[in-house]
Amino acid sequence: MNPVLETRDLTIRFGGHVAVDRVSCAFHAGTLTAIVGPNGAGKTTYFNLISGQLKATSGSVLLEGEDITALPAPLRTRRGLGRAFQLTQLFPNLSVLENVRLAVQARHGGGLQLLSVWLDHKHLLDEAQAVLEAVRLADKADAPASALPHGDQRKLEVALMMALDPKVYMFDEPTAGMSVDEVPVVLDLIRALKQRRDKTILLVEHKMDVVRELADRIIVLHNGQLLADGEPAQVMALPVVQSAYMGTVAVEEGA
Ligand SMILES: Nc1ncnc2c1ncn2[C@@H]1O[C@H](COP(=O)(O)OP(=O)(O)OP(=O)(O)O)[C@@H](O)[C@H]1O
Repeated sequence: MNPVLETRDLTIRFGGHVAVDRVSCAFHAGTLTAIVGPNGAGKTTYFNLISGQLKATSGSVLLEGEDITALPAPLRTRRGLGRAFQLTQLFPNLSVLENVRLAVQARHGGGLQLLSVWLDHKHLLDEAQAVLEAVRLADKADAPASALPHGDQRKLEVALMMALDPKVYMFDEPTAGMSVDEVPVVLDLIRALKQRRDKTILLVEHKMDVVRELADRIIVLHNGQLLADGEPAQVMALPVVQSAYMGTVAVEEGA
């Protein structure tokens, strides 16, 4: 089976610091890959390179076999690369429902314009409402997006990604900052996405219990390099991974 997403020797340098260093990795549909590693390992930077928020120094990103390295982030989104929106990308004064409705509209090819012939289309609103129910935000549908507390903002990010229904879902610590009762909602959604078997899911996550439960595969980044890649039990058992992940023992060069 051809990979949905692939990075080849993907590299970014900030001045003298190589934050992502020749990372080659292929991701397949129906698989949830957790990306782990100590703080500063390059996980978020790797995500930013895949989604187009950062421009690679060298190497490439391929989506369904096509080189998308030169494409800006919005065009990557349009091709099916889903990265959680940041709130700065939303319409903060619009309601939660309207924001999700715009994402649904974008998926249907309407673009992200506010004024559109689709504006009153009931089925877009119904779809948006269904997504909000899935993330348990239906009761906040009419609130301005900017007025949501932190946990709800994170849920809205997930809602927007679901509304776009991309081929590749990229979750960067999706439950960070959530209260204990909010976390299961998001984990249930990721579990449901996994069960669909047609999505390629990438998850950056520090909580190892979450990784163990959800991941089909773990890749470990350390100092920007791919340190390990494989089945969760095997990867987690590697001494070099334990030391790197716990950050307690220096990893030897070339380990
Ligand atoms: N825009 C930037 N300019 C300079 N250095 C950067 C930039 N973005 C990231 N870095 C550096 O790249 C390295 C990797 O950072 P990154 O945030 O990707 O790590 P991470 O694995 O996601 O860490 P964490 O688990 O703490 O979120 C760090 O040393 C960071 O300081």
